Amino acid sequence: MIEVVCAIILKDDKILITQRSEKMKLPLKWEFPGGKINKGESEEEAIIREIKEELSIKIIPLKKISYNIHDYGSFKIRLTAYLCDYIAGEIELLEHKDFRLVAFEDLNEYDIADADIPFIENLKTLI
Ligand SMILES: Nc1nc2c([nH]c(=O)n2[C@H]2C[C@H](O)[C@@H](COP(=O)(O)OP(=O)(O)OP(=O)(O)O)O2)c(=O)[nH]1
Repeated sequence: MIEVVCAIILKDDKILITQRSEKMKLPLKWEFPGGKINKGESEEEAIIREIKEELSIKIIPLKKISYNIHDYGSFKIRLTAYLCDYIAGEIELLEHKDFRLVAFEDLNEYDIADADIPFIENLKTLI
């Protein structure tokens, strides 16, 4: 099972979502940015590092939301989401195809990765 952390980043009351590129697994799916946890890293360290590497911005994890275990068939992930605050920097797309800042009620217009869907229900009570 792959251990993955993702960041639900709030900026100006909007939520940051990123679109996976054609070359990545789950091509063109929208997701909460993040990635695999390295050996010896805490979840918080992994999320701060991944967001800096992928988007060149500084964030701070505020609260662990929950985790979902999802089986995509060819691989299985344990995806843990953190609610995060945007601290500094301009978003640069270093790995993803695109990004959007969307209002909670508009998230359903995007083709979001299956493993992320349960978080969206959870978010209603958090923001
Ligand atoms: N970062 C991120 N990954 C997600 C989310 N939902 C979801 O199913 N995933 C999957 C996609 C990837 O297979 C894996 C995360 O690994 P990653 O973000 O490091 O992806 P990657 O491109 O390095 O993976 P790979 O193709 O190199 O194996 O978890 C999500 O919200 N954020």
